[in-house]
Amino acid sequence: MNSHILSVCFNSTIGEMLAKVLNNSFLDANDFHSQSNKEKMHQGIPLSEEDRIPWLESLRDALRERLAGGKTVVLSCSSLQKKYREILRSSDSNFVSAVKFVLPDAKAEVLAERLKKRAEEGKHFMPATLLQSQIDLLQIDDSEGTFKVDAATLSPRAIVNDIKSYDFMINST
Ligand SMILES: Nc1ncnc2c1ncn2[C@@H]1O[C@H](COP(=O)(O)OP(=O)(O)OP(=O)(O)O)[C@@H](O)[C@H]1O
Ligand SMILES: O=C(O)[C@H](O)[C@@H](O)[C@H](O)[C@H](O)CO
Repeated sequence: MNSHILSVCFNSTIGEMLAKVLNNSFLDANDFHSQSNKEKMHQGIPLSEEDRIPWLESLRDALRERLAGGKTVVLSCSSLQKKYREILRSSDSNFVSAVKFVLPDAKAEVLAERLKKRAEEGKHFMPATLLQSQIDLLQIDDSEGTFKVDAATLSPRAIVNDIKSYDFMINST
């Protein structure tokens, strides 16, 4: 089995469920944020590039360690920009194929509704007001081969099944 990293942009619900189904370990990028990053987001201030880079580098190191140990990992991480994804990709010393990205895709209104509900339940440090700044940064480059899955209408279970049946899963297990 080739070890690989699956980075599920934008969604820890899906990432956690996928990791369970695949019997892999799961990392939530939010757990790697510094306290000051979390406080900043909690106050509704978008992170800057300077805030993000050390966070992404710590994720890269965590992925590298697991890859070196032959482990397959599911990571949920916003990884909004291609240059951020490149940092995660660099966890693979061959810099080519170990890190795969999945984008659970949904319109801003759908995401806003979900985040509003989540914020009302007090379950997360990030307020729904930051969503637009995240969407503004989101960069999808078709040449990267990111797997998009419909996250607007499908249930988390159906999304996980879709990801599982995708080609790169078949090739990498
Ligand atoms: N496919 C789905 N259908 C319905 N609700 C969903 C779906 N996926 C996620 N949700 C709900 O949307 C909310 C946001 O999801 P989640 O916390 O997984 O997002 P996230 O992208 O990891 O957020 P963040 O990056 O801010 O931590 C949660 O309340 C979750 O239950
Ligand atoms: O890059 C960023 O702006 C942040 O790190 C966010 O993406 C958070 O990790 C997450 O989405 C919070 O819930």
